Amino acid sequence: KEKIEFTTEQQALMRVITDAYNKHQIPQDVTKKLLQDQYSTEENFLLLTEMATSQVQVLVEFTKNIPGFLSLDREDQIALLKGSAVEAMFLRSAQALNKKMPIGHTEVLEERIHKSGISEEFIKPMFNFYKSIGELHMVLEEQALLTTITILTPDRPYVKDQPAVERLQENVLDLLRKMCVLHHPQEPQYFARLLGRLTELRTLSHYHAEMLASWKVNNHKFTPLLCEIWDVQ
Ligand SMILES: Cc1ccccc1NC(=O)[C@H](C1CCCCC1)n1c(-c2ccc(Cl)cc2)nc2cc(F)c(F)cc21
Repeated sequence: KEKIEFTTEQQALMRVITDAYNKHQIPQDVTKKLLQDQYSTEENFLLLTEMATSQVQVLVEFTKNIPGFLSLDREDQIALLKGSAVEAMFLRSAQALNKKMPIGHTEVLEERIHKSGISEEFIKPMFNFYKSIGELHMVLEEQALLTTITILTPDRPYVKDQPAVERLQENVLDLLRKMCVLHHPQEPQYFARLLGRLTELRTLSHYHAEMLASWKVNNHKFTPLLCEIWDVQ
C-alpha cells in the first residue's frame, strides 16, 4: 500500500484550489430551477445563456486564485480562459447532473435537459460524457483539480509561452495523481481514466457553437461576453 505524502506546497495548493472552487459555485443553482418547472425552449435557451455568462465570470474569478496564473503573460491568461471556458462549463454541467439528489430527481433533470430544445444529434454525446464523468465518482478536490488542469492546458490557440503554462499544469497534475491514489487506492488506473475524460470533454466542446445554433428557438440571442468567449453570433 503506497504511503501518500503531500509536500507543504502541495497542501497549500490543494487548499487554495479547493477553497476557490467552493467559493466560485454558480450563484443561482440551475438544477433547482430545472427541477422546479418545465420551461419552453425559449426560456431554456435564455437560462442557458444566463448560466453560461455567469459561469464565465465565475471562471475568471476562479483562475485568479490559481497560484502563478496572474504571473503569466496577460494575453496568455486571456487565451487560456477563452480556450477552456466551454470545457469548464460542460465539466460543471456534468458535475451538476451527477450530484447526489433525492430519488427520482436525476431522472426529472435528465428528462428536462432532453426536452430543453437542444437538437437530438447532440443529446447522446453529451449524456455519454455526463455518464462517464458520473462513473468516476470524483471527490470535490478531484473536480477542482480537473477544472484547473483544463484551464492550464498549454496547447490552447494563441498561447505564446507554453512552457510557463506547462510548469503550472505539471504541479497540478502531480497533486491530482496523488489525490487519485489517496481516494481510489483500489483503482491504479483511476488517474489515467480521469485524464482520458479531458479528451472526451474537448471533443464534446467542439460542438458547442453548433449545439447553440441548432437550439430549437426562432432567434438565438447571446450576451456580448458569450459572443466573445463562445465563438457564437
Ligand atoms: C449546469 C451549468 C452550470 C454553469 C453553466 C452552465 C450550466 N449548464 C446549463 O445551465 C445547461 C441547461 C441550461 C437550461 C436548459 C437545460 C440545460 N445544462 C447543460 C447544457 C446543455 C447544452 C449546452 Cl450547449 C450547454 C449546457 N447540461 C446540463 C446538465 C445539468 F445537470 C444541468 F443541471 C444543466 C445543464
